[in-house]
Amino acid sequence: MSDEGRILIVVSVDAEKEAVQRGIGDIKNIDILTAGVGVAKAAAATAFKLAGEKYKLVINAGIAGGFTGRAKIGTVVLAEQVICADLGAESDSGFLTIDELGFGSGVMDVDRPALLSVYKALEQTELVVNKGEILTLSTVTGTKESTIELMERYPDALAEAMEGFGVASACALCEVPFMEMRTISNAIGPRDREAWRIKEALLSLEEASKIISEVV
Ligand SMILES: O=C(O)c1cccc(C(=O)CC[C@H]2O[C@@H](n3cnc4c(=O)[nH]cnc43)[C@H](O)[C@@H]2O)c1
Repeated sequence: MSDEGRILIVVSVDAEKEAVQRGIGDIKNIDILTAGVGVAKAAAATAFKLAGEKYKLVINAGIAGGFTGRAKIGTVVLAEQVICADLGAESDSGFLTIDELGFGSGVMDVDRPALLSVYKALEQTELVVNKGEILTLSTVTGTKESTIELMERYPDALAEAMEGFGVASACALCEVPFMEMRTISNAIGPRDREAWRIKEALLSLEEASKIISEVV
């Protein structure tokens, strides 16, 4: 990526903003936007920001749930694709995606050069980094049944969060390159808030954010 232009990092909550801020330090060409939780707030806040300012890249960053056996707590996941996994219709023969219904697509691509440059830089750190699909869901998965259903429907998905597809949609509309970077705070499965390792995930987010200004 060029040296010119600003980068926008979109997070959901203040704790994520503070972690990213600690990581990037006092860098002038990076803005952090706290958009709120969920796909609608993420899309609206990102689109509003992009309507008023020019950015060379938008990164949706934050914590996420990881699928067991695919993404461990404390590790970093970079999206190769972002999939809105609950956008569609239920049917007797299973979930029908918005693509299958013929109303557009629930799958968004990321900016490949930005993804690869962040991935290569993170590989040089102590952090464990993986790239793959990240699901966007409006409801945090919290039962064994829905976890199995999602893992079967998306065998290549590593993680789930609640905003990526919204940020990606705003970026597509405004023709700004997009990527998603998440650190894993919890295993996706039966709800157990006590088992969430938010501190560990925020520390990884801080570490991972250090490389952003160097590589993009
Ligand atoms: O309670 C806290 O101290 C705290 C600090 C930082 C962040 C949080 C959040 O709850 C952030 C919500 C945010 O996290 C994503 N997330 C994390 N795990 C999952 C998951 O298993 N499934 C879906 N989303 C997840 C999500 O993007 C939310 O916006 C709390």
